[in-house]
Amino acid sequence: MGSPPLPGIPRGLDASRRSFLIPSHACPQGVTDSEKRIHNLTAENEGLKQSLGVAQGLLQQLVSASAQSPAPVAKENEGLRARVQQLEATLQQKVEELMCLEVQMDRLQWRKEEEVRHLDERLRGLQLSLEAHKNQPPEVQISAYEAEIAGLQQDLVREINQLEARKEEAVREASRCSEQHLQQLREQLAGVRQRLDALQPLLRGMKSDYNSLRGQVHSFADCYEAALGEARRQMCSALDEASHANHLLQGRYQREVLLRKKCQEQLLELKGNIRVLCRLKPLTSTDRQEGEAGATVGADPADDGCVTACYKGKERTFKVDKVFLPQAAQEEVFQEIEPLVMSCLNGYNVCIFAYGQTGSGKTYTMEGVPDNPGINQRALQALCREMEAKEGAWKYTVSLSMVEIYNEAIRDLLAKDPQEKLDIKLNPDGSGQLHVPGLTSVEVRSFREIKKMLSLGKRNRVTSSTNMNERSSRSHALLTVTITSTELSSGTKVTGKLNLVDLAGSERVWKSGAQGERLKEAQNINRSLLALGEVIQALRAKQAHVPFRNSKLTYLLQDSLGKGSKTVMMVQISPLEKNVGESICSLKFAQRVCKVELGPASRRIDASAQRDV
Ligand SMILES: Nc1ncnc2c1ncn2[C@@H]1O[C@H](COP(=O)(O)OP(=O)(O)OP(=O)(O)O)[C@@H](O)[C@H]1O
Repeated sequence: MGSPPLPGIPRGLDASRRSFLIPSHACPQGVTDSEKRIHNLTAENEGLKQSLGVAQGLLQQLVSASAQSPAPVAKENEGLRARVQQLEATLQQKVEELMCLEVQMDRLQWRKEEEVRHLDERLRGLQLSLEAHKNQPPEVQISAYEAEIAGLQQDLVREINQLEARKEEAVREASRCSEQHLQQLREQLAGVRQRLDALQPLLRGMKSDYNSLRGQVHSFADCYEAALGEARRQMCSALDEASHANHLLQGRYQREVLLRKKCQEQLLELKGNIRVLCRLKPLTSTDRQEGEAGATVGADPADDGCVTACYKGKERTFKVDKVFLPQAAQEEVFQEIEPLVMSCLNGYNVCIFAYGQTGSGKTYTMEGVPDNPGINQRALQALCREMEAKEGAWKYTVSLSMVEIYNEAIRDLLAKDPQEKLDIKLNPDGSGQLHVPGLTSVEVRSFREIKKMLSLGKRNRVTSSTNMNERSSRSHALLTVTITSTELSSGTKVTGKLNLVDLAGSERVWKSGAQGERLKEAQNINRSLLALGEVIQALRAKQAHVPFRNSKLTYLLQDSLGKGSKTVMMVQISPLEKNVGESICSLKFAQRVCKVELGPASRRIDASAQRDV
């Protein structure tokens, strides 16, 4: 009872402590000592209950205050709460015991009262008998009464003593129990207090930690905001600088592109206008499945204009303008010829043809595959883009025709009846130009329309198989795009023609094992390719007469192969060892063409338009 008050919670506990000290004079007058003690114990018990209630309340506060505390304190609190619950249970048990004692005492009281009543009755009976014995001599009567009363008094005293002894015993027992219980409660309360005392500084420490952490978080957020702002500012200025630099670079790049185009044009003018490119086909998965060995033909890594082929143990070297390695992409190939293609818009006639044996990749280079188009589509797309870009300053008319030369007969691939054979005639307008009467020439306005026409032409193309390549194309396919460009400011009109030719296989006929109709096809193909070679020879030799009319192919290509035109020949080379003989033939042809100088190309300017200007 002499322990100091719990810091922070003195009032509740003091009140409870005061209630333990209820003085004995607070008991009603005339009660026995035992009753007084019971009364005091009950009061003390009540006081303890109250203090326990207060302690619980405080504990509750502490629990809620330390709700955000870390785990160890929460655990400690949990322990304390369990302890208090345990104390409550013990207290409850003791209260029940006390109640039992009270019931016992009530029962004793009742018995005592019964005894008294019984004695009163007996006294009354005796008084009655005394009345009845009044007639007896008074001395006898008195002594008899006295003896009886003395006996009764003794009985009564004995009985009262017994009851007193029992009561004393019960009270002693109750008091002993209560003392023990009280002692336990005091000890437990002291333990709780100690724990609370120990928890207080911990809680205070945690609070100050929490506050300092909060402060740190606030200051960190400020620092972070400031750093972020600074970083943003730096990034913005770096971006501005980069975009400015980018702008400058773009300008320079545009100038360089123009310069490059101009240089290429000049280079072509200087070199003559025939370029021979060579594309080495990669080994396809089919070739690998068939166990074909490759790499009989290769390129010189130090010189991109040099092809080497090993044949019968001898290595031969061929010179061309450029070699595309097997891994070259379609776009890379197109980029090389793009300036030539674009010169169509300036009134130049351009012819690009793919030459090589069956299966060497001619169709792949010209048409390409659906997800990787070749020169034809890329060229038309680039032209469309350029025309769109120049819209407003120039007006363009684009027409498209597609023919196939099969067995020296020209067929219109865009006609309703593609089987009809057409002929080549001189234009009756006296311009000296050739034309094919009846040939469908479709005016197209968009790349979408062009693509539609290309797929129609492809469908109509005659293909048949040989024993060398199932998909072998046995005809020459010629796609001609005629573009008339009118400069709106001056009215100058120029017409350029782009011929894109996928030649039939160049292999020597005896090797294909053809017979009958196939033999005739192969002979015609060889004849027209031979004629192409002769035309090129004549051009190289600057002969007055160039035999364009020796085949339908050369006749048709006359204006694209002759003087003032730009020509690209893409020689396709198979990598397979079994094809090395054909590869050497193709490379010889390429070398022959490469030596031809066509002289500076010339623009075709519409004379009447010039007159108008
Ligand atoms: N550079 C390449 N990259 C990937 N595959 C190619 C390449 N060149 C050709 N091929 C493939 O090789 C096969 C034969 O090519 P392609 O049909 O183009 O030969 P071709 O010379 O046109 O034959 P033909 O004379 O019969 O028309 C095709 O499956 C084609 O896709």
